[in-house]
Amino acid sequence: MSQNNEMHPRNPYRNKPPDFKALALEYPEFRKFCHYVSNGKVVFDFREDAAVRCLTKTLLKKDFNLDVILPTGHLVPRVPQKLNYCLLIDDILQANQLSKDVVGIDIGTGTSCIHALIGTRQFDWKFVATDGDENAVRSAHENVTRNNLDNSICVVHVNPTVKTVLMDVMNSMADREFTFCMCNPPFFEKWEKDDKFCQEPSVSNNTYSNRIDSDIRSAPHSATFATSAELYIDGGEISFVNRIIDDSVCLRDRIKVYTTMIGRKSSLKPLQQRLQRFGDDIKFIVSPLNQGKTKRWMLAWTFSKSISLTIERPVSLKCAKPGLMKVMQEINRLNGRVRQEAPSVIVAEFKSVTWTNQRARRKATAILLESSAKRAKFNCSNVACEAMFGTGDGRDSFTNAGNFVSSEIIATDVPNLWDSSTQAYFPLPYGEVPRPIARIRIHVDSEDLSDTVYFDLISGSKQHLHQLVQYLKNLLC
Ligand SMILES: C[S@@+](CC[C@H](N)C(=O)[O-])C[C@H]1O[C@@H](n2cnc3c(N)ncnc32)[C@H](O)[C@@H]1O
Repeated sequence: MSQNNEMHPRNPYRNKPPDFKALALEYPEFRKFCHYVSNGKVVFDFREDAAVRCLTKTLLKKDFNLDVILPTGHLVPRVPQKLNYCLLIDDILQANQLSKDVVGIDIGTGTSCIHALIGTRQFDWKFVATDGDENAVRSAHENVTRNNLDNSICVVHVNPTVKTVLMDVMNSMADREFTFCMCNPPFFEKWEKDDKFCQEPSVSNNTYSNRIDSDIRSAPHSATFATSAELYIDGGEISFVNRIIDDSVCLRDRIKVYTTMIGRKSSLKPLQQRLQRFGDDIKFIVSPLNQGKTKRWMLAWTFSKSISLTIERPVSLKCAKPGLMKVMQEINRLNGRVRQEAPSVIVAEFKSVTWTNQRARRKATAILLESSAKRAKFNCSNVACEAMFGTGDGRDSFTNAGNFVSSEIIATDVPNLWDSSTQAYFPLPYGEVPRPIARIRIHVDSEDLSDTVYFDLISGSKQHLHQLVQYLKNLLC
């Protein structure tokens, strides 16, 4: 099942796959891989390696003004997923006021140098990009130079046979501190690579593809060609990430936020258990990185006590246009007060929670509206109520000397059981005005066919916010 609606909220490819027809019209090279079918639609064959390669090059050109070479026989990065990863890192940096003068390390940058190129173009980050493969370093360097990014990205060859991943490059820059590191490690163990991939001698002796003949496996939905260094490492991704964790224990705050992509769900548990062993010294988080039919994860950790890795995302709903207007109408119905802050931003304030227990409220209203003859059977009900009037000198207690205004005792049908209705004042400290129970900033992002409305809690309880959005979803979506 496609997971495009689970992409990062700021990812422009979220719910908006590339328009193949428009790309075919604009880019003649891309057009070669498109076929028109009878209904006028354009069909693109993801099972053809050259087509996937051309799609990535075209998207990088169109959406990031990047002109890249992607040598045949090497891994082709998927642009929406790479942008997702960068956006998750950007979330952490923004939340911790670390977005200025950002310098990152891209471990295993590959022939494309994709993370560093997107990070530089989109977020103005600077990079040291490393790789253990000389061909990858050469090609990555070429991509940096042809986009005039030599002042922002430095590509470094590292020795892939040493046990550490970060130490050599960090030792060679002993006076430098880095904002973050990122990595897309080789996923497989050697035996898994042999199981899942076959050699493609027509390309090179070191090229493998997932076009493997098998009775038990269905044909891949997208072609993957890659070299052995891109595909596997002794011990698979768990061992590679464990090497980064080991390095991080030595380097600690020299890199503020350590991150890596994880390709397999089964790797998450052992890696988290490893990080857990360091107790309070390390904070870590796992965030999903979903794109298309592929599920990946980002594992991030830090030694810094002042850095928070938890990202609060605005809660959102998608509805027909005009989304903001519809939400405003419902808020008015819920007795909320709305103030316009900008053309597509409002702030809503609620003095009480009116969106919960809607069914019970409707039932109670219906009972009240019924004729009194019918209502008679409901006129005596038992309501449990616990009221805390504070502690201290007794003046605010439930007595005539306290601050309650009236108290009514109502007899019930049950002997020795009374209902009590009490009205009381809770005075505020001098000069303080009553605060709304919830204040929410609401803004709308307009798309072609629908609107996405985002809800950001300014003050109040998160639970109330989620209940309100669920209530609005039930009505509007
Ligand atoms: C899965 S590929 C990722 C390429 C690119 N970053 C991407 O996401 O498309 C893994 C890369 O890690 C490189 N690599 C393997 N061992 C390494 C090491 N010890 N240090 C740096 N890079 C290494 C490989 O040469 C390969 O280019």
